[in-house]
Amino acid sequence: MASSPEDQTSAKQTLNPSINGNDAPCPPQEHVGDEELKPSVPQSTDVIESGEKRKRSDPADSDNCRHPLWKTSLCSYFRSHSGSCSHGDACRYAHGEEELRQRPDNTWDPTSERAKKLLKSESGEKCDSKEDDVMMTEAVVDDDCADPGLSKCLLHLPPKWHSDQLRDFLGQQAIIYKSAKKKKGMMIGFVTFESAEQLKNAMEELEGKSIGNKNLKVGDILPRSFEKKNNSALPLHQSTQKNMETALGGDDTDVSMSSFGLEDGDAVCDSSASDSVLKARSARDVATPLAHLTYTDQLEHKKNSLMQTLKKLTRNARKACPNGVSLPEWILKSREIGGLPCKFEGILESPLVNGYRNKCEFSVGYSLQGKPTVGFMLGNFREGITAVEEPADCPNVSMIARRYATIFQEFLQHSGLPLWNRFNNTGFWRQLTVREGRKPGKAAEAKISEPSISEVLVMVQVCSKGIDDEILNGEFERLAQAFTMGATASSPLPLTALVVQDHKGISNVASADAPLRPLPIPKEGSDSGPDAGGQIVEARIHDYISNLRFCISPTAFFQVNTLAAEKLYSLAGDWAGLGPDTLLFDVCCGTGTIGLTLAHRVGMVVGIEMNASAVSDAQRNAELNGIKNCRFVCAKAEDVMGSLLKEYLSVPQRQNEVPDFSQSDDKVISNSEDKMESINNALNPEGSSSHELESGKGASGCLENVQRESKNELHNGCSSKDGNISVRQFKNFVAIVDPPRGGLHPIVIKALRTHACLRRLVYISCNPESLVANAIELCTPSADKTEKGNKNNRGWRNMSSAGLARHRAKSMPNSEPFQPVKAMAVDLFPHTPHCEMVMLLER
Ligand SMILES: C[S@@+](CC[C@H](N)C(=O)[O-])C[C@H]1O[C@@H](n2cnc3c(N)ncnc32)[C@H](O)[C@@H]1O
Repeated sequence: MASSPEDQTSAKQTLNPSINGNDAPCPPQEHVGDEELKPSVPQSTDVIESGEKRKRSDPADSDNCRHPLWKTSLCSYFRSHSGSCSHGDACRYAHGEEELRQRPDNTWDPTSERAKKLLKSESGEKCDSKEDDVMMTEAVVDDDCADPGLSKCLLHLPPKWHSDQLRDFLGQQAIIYKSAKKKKGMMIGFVTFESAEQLKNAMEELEGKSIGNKNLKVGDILPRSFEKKNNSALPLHQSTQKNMETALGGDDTDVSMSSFGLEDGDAVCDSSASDSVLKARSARDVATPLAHLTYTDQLEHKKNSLMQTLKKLTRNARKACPNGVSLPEWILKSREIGGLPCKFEGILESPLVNGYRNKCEFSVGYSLQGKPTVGFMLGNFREGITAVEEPADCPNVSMIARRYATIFQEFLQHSGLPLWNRFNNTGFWRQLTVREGRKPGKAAEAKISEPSISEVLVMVQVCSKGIDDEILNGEFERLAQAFTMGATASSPLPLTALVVQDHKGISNVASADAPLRPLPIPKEGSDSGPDAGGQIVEARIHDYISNLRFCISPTAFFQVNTLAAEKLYSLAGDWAGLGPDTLLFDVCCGTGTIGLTLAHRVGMVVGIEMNASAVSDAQRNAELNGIKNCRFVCAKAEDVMGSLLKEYLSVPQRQNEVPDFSQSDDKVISNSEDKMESINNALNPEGSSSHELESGKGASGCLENVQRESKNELHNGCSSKDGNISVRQFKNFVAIVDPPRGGLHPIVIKALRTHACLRRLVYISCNPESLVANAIELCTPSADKTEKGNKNNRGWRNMSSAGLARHRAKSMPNSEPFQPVKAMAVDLFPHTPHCEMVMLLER
C-alpha cells in the first residue's frame, strides 16, 4: 500500500506508516503515514560534531533501546566487518545472537540462529546444513532452457559485488557453470549449470567457503516448479518473462518496503528445508505487524514508543544548549514529567480500525508458488526477497481494495504482457493503486468503511517501453473490460475512474510527472472493442473532511485514513490559536486539506506545496467549497518560505497600508498589478503555462489562488487601497507544517525560526523522529556567536538525525527559540507501528 505515513515513500526510511511510501505516513515510508529504524550502516553516535570521533556512545541515542524494534535485527555492518561496528553499544541493531531481541510480532530475525533453530524444531528436521538453505524467491536466469534443477542461488555474497565479481570468484575457484548473475546491493547471486555433474562439483567446492566473515551457502530457487508461461504472444524484448521470476519486490528505492514498516535489514527468507520461515512472514505480518495485538494494546505500544522518541528532544536540546546560555525553562521542568519536553496528551483513536485505508498500492509480482499475484511484498529485495502475497489477511485494507486486487490478479493470469521484474528492470505490469472516496454525511461515520464509499479510482502502473501501440491499446481495452466486469459482478463496486500511469524508471516510485492515461470505462454489458462505448472520465475522486468536499488527483497526497485525518486537522486547528486576524501558513499543504478546513477560522491561508497537481486540486477545492481567503503557492517550501514570510510578516503595522512586495526575495508578487495578474492566472489556471506549474522555482511561477470576494477586495474585509487589492493587517501569524517523512528542509526551519513575528507553530508529522530532529533546531537556544557550518565536513553522513540537528542548531542565527508546549498523537494507522504526532511550539 502506499504512504502516508504513506505516500512519502520518500527517501528511504524504513518503517512507513503507510503501506506505500507515498502517503505515509510519510512512509514510510513513505507518509503511508509511517516510521523507522535506520539502515545498519554507520549511523550516529560515534562520529559527531565536526566529524570528530567521540570516545563514548551518545546518551542521546540511548533511548533507541526502547524503540520497539531496538536490536530485533542483526547488524549487517557488524557481520560484514568482522564483528566491528562504529556505533558500538549504541547501534540499533544486534551485535550477535546474544543481543538479539524478539520482534513485536513475536518473530526473530529470520537470518538469526534462533529463527533457524525454531524452524528446525517446528519442522522436526535434524540439524543438518539443509536448514541453512535460505533461498531467494526469485530466480533470474536469462536462459530459456535453464533447468530449474540446475539453477542455484549463492547466499551471503558481499553486497557490493556485481555479476563480474561473482564470475571472477567462480573462475578463481575453478567452478564450471553456464551463467552467473548478481546485482549490486544484494547478498544473493544466481548461477546455472549445464549438467548435474557441474552442479555437484560446484556445490562441493562452494558450500561453506568463507568470503570475508561469511560462509557461503548454496540455496535452491523458489519456486522450484514454476510453470513457465507461453511467451509466444510477447514482443521480442519482453522475452525476459521467460525468466523464472517469482517475485517482484522492492529495489533499493522500494516504497512498499517502507510502507510495510520493514527496516532495511529485514529479510524474509525462504528455506528449502521447511516452509516454517514462510509461515513466520506473511503479508499480514509485514504490512500490519501489530495486528496480533488488541487495539488497546496497540495504542499502549505506540504511546510508549512515542514518549521515548519525545524524550530525545529534551536530551538533545539540553546537550546542544550553548555554553554560557541558560537552559530554557521547558528543559528544566522536564525532570518533573519524566524527561518529556512537554506534556504528552496521549493518542486519539482511529474512528475506523479495520479497512480504514482509502488508498492501497499493491505490488505486482509472483507468489511463493510462482503465481502472478497482486498484493504486498514479503520482504527486502536486497536480501533476495521479492515474493508477493495477496492482501486478504491485512486488516487495514478495505474489502473494495481487496476485490480490485483480485480482479487485477485474475486479469494478469491471462495477460500476454509480463510482470515487472526488478532484478532485470524489465516487464510491463508494475503496480495497482486503489483510491476510495466517501459519501458525505453520517454514512461516512459507519464503523465499516464499505457502505460509505461512493467513488473509486483505479490506477494501474505499467512500463510501456518498447511496446507497440497496437498491443498496448488492445491490452488496455481488455484491462478496462476486466475491471468493469469485475466491478459489476455480484455485489457491485463503485468504479469512477480508471487510469494508467506509465513509469519507465527503475525505481518503485514514479515521478509526479509520469504520464497518466485515463481509460474509458466500457458501458455495462458491452463487449470490448472500439464500439464498446464508454466514457473517459476525469481521473479524480472526491472525499469529505469536516463537511468540505475534496477533489483528489491520482497522484496527489491525501491522508489515507480520512476520518482520523479529520480528527488530526481539528486538533491542529484547536492548538493553533486561530482567529479572524490570523494569517495561517499551511506548509506542505497537499490538496489544501488543513488550510481549507481551517479557513473559516482565520483571516487568510497561504498554502505551500511542491506537487503541481495537488496545488491545482487545492485551488479547485477552494472553489468547490466557496472558500475565498486562501492562496496556494506551487513551489518547494525551501524555495519560497523565506520570501513569503518576509512578504507577509513585514507588512507595515499601520492599518491599511499596502506592503512593498518588491522587497520580496523571490518577487513573489512584485506589485499590485502583478498581484492582480497572478490572481487572474490563479482563477484561470489553464492560462498559466505548464512550465510555470512544473518549474517550482520560486513563487514567481506559482499557481496562486488568492480569490476575490468582489472585484477589488479580498475576503474578510481586506481593504482596497489603490483600486486593485490590498493586504489586510494580520496580528497573529501561525504556521501549521505537515512535511513528508524526512521533515522540513533546513532552510524552511531557519526561516520559521528567524521570523520573530511567527509566534506559534503546529508541527504535524508522520515520523516522530524527524519531528524531534526539526524541533531540536527550532527550540535550542542560540549562541551569542553563531558557528559557521563547515561545508567540507563529511561527518554529517554518519550522524543520527538528532545529532545532525544539534550540529545545525549551532549555526542557527541568533533568534528566539520556540518552546514545546504540548504534544498529542492521532492514530491514522491502526495495526501498524505508525502514528501521526502533533506538537505545539510557541515563543
Ligand atoms: C504529509 S503530506 C501532507 C499534505 C497535507 N498537509 C495533507 O494533510 O493532506 C506532505 C506534502 O508535502 C509535499 N512536499 C514534499 N516536499 C515538499 C517541499 N519540499 N516543499 C513543499 N511541499 C513538499 C508533498 O507533496 C505532500 O503533499
